Amino acid sequence: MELRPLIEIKDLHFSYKNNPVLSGINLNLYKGEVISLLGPNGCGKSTLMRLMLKLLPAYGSITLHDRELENYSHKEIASHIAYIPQYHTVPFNYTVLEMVLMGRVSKLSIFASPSAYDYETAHNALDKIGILDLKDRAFSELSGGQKQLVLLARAIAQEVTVFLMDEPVNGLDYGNQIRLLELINELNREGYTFLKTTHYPDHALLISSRIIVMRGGKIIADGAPDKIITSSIIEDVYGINADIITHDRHKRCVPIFAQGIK
Ligand SMILES: Nc1ncnc2c1ncn2[C@@H]1O[C@H](COP(=O)(O)OP(=O)(O)OP(=O)(O)O)[C@@H](O)[C@H]1O
Repeated sequence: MELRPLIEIKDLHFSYKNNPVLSGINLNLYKGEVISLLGPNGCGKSTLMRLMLKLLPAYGSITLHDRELENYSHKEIASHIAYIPQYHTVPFNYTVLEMVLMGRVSKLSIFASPSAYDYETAHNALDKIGILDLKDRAFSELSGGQKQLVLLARAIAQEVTVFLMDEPVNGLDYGNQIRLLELINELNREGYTFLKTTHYPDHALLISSRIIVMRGGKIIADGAPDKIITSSIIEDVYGINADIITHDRHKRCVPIFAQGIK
C-alpha cells in the first residue's frame, strides 16, 4: 500500500443552506483499497461522494494526489476518478455504446470526435463486464441492473483506477448483486481502488479491505471489517439486533427479529 493517500479529506464540513449535513470528516483513501461506507439513510454518504467530485462546494480540505481539489477542473477530476451514481437518467435516447463512449470525454480535446481507440476501449469495457451484446440497445430501455452494469463499463472506459460507487447493488437481483461484488473484487485484484456506499453489512464484510461507518454527518468507526462490524455497532447504527457469525473463515451479519421468527 502506498504511503501517501490518493485522496485526503481533512476537517470537512458541509451544509445544504441552513441544514448541516457533514461535520469534521477526516478520511484518507489509499491505492488498492476497497472501502465500504455504511450508515443510515440521510447520514451524508452521497453528499460526501459529491464533495469528493467537487460537485458541491467544500468547507475544509480535500486533496487529490496532494493537490487541493478546488484547483482541479471537472475534466481533470474525471481523468483520475470515475463516479457511478445511485440513479442515472439520460435525456436523450443514447445507445449503450454511446453511453460507454461518454467515459472517454475527459480524454478528448474540445470538439474532437471519438477515435478508433476510443471505440475499441468502449467495446473492451463492455466485453469485460460481459454485456457486449447490449451495445446497440437504447440505454433508457434497459433494466435497472443492466443500466448499473453499463455505468460500470463506462467507468472502466474512462481508464482511471479510482471508482466512487453510490449503492452499486441498488436494484440488482440477488445473483447480479453477488456477481457485481465479485467483479469489484476482481477489478481490485487488477489494481482498481474503490470507495462504495452500501446498506448491506454483509456485502461490506464480503469484499472490503476497510469499513467506514457514518451517523449524523460524522464518521463514527473506521477500520478493518471484522473489527468494525459488531453486534453493538449494528444495534447502535440501525437499531436492530444481529449476530456476527463466522462462515468459511469470513464474518457474516445475521439479523435477529425482535419477536423471534414464527
Ligand atoms: N440537494 C439537496 N438539497 C437539500 N438537502 C439535501 C440535498 N441532498 C441531500 N440532502 C439532505 O442531506 C442529508 C444527507 O443526504 P445524503 O443523500 O447525503 O444521505 P445518504 O447517507 O446518502 O442517504 P441514503 O442512504 O438514503 O442514500 C439528508 O438529510 C438529505 O435530506
